[in-house]
Amino acid sequence: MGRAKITIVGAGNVGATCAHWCAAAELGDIVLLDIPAAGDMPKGKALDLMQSSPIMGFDSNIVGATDYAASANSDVVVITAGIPRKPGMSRDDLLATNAKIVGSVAEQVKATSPNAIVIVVSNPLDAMVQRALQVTGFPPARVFGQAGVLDTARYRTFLAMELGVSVEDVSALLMGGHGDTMVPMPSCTSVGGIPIRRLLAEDKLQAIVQRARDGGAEIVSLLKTGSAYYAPAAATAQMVEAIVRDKKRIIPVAAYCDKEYGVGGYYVGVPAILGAKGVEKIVELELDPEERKAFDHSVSAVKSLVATMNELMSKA
Ligand SMILES: NC(=O)c1ccc[n+]([C@@H]2O[C@H](COP(=O)([O-])OP(=O)(O)OC[C@H]3O[C@@H](n4cnc5c(N)ncnc54)[C@H](O)[C@@H]3O)[C@@H](O)[C@H]2O)c1
Ligand SMILES: O=C(O)C[C@H](O)C(=O)O
Repeated sequence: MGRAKITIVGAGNVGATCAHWCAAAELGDIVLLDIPAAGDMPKGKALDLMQSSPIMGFDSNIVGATDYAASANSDVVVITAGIPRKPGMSRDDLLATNAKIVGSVAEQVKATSPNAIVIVVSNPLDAMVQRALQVTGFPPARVFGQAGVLDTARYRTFLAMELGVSVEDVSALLMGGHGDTMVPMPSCTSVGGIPIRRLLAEDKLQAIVQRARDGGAEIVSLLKTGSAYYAPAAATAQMVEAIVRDKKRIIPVAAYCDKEYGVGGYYVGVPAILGAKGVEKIVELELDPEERKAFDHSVSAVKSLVATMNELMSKA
């Protein structure tokens, strides 16, 4: 791909911060898009970001818009449109509102950027990616979601904090849906090449696993007005980079799994190779019985959420 055109739909906390990380890494030219009711806000954020470029030394053109004409023929579209949760809410409580929003965004993306690779970020993530797939009709390799890079980053951060080591040396994997049932994988976690269970007692490891699962809620309870955005936006920018630079990274992606892992046509977090074509391969691991049970439990939570969404959408 030459100089990539990246549209970020939703110029709120996650969207604007994602534009920031993408611009700073010179991943391409960026269109920051929001609804007409947002007025000049996307233009203001885009211009502000542009004015940081001489200081930070990046050459990305960033424009704000409320009209999809500006985003026509994007190579990558990131969907962050939708409401975030507040304390006391689960991500699933956002289903009815965000399914409508993501559906309407997906219609516009289909009409204006028919060849784009679409990364969905809006919550509840796994159902929202399914909605984007249903509405765009794009091949599943071009429609997927960001969750696992973030959840794994949280898990890696907590491990590095506990061990007092560099986060760069903590390598890990987390699978399953982006909900309370997500599955951190100690069997695929190592620090400087050393399996985690050789470094950390089981009770400490399990406490970190649980903190990673609750990582989103922990930030919500601290912020009080919305949910996390720095780490989610950085995670999304890493996925954009893998695509526009054709990096072939193996990272956890909310990818469409049919035969893979026996999921049967739903989005769920799995390790995948991400490159210029989108999800180029889903990596199938043999899961140990405990991980398999946790993964299956997580997949059933995704399935029942999608069933609720389909019912809601059929009545809309
Ligand atoms: N997958 C993840 O890991 C992850 C992480 C963080 C947040 N999220 C989700 O991302 C979403 C956005 O979070 P946020 O903190 O940026 O919220 P926010 O309220 O700061 O921003 C959301 C933006 O979406 C815009 N919007 C609403 N409807 C739209 C439409 N139809 N078209 C275009 N834009 C529209 C709003 O005007 C607003 O500017 C939430 O659903 C949140 O739960 C997901
Ligand atoms: O927790 C949330 O609602 C936002 C996001 O999914 C997160 O994990 O930070």
